Amino acid sequence: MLSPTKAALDQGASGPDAATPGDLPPPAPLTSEDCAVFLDFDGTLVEIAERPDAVEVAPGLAELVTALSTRLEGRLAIVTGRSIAALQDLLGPVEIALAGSHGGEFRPGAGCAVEPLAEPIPAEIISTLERFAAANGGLLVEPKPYSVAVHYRHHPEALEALLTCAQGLASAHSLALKHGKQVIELAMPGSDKGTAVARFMSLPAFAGRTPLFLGDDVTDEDAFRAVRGLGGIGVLVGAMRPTAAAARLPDVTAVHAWLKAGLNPEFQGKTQS
Ligand SMILES: O=P(O)(O)OC[C@H]1O[C@H](O[C@H]2O[C@H](CO)[C@@H](O)[C@H](O)[C@H]2O)[C@H](O)[C@@H](O)[C@@H]1O
Repeated sequence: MLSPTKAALDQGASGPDAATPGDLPPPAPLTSEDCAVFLDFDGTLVEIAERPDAVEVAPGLAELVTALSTRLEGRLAIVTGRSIAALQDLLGPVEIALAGSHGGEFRPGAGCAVEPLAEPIPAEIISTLERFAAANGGLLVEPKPYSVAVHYRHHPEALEALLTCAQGLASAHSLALKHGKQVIELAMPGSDKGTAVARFMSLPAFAGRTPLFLGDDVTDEDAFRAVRGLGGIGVLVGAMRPTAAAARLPDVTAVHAWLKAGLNPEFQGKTQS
């Protein structure tokens, strides 16, 4: 039975605006009886890389999340800012629940069709950002069905102008602006990782369980707040910062170890990371 401590929940309740964040305890060991698990991808299941297509997926990762999903009777989902297609290009065609494009696309479970939860991003937004990128040193533009990302990791000098451009587009087209790790994203309004988690938790397979969300980026804070509101806990992956999470794991390696421990004894020793 998963039992986050009251102290952990109280610490998480200080929220992302806490002046003195302190630190957070690790999450309780994962057991199958009571919980539902939501996993961010970049920075949580795989290390951050120089480019979106340069991430290294650990051997056995797809099998690990699939086995854990089976153990949890389907109550496990990857909730990513990437498109579902891009995620599956990297991870393989995993048969689990998925949400992509920051909640803009949703697959309720293995074998289900992907449901759009947002309107497609207008083509003119993408072409405006592509023109901006070309005129500012060749920033990397990553179009997705319901959002578009502009990566400035290799052109930090362009950030200020990029923000001005993106804020203008966001305000003119009523888009949500997200500032993740070395990336500015514009997304169709109404969907984020928090709404994706809430939608999963309304499904019969998930309802009434204790949700845990593991994520590293500020774009995961919507999900941390959502799980807290549902009596669950967010797990911040990486260095401590102001957050709505109630527990913390230091890095991707620790996430893999925590997931594998949740499969004991069936899976121990069968994956590498
Ligand atoms: O929600 P996530 O699964 O964490 O996805 C968030 C964004 O991740 C990707 O960008 C990030 O990872 C890249 C590869 O490590 C890195 O180069 C980039 O700087 C990061 O921002 C992805 O490309 C985006 O589409 C996702 O929204």
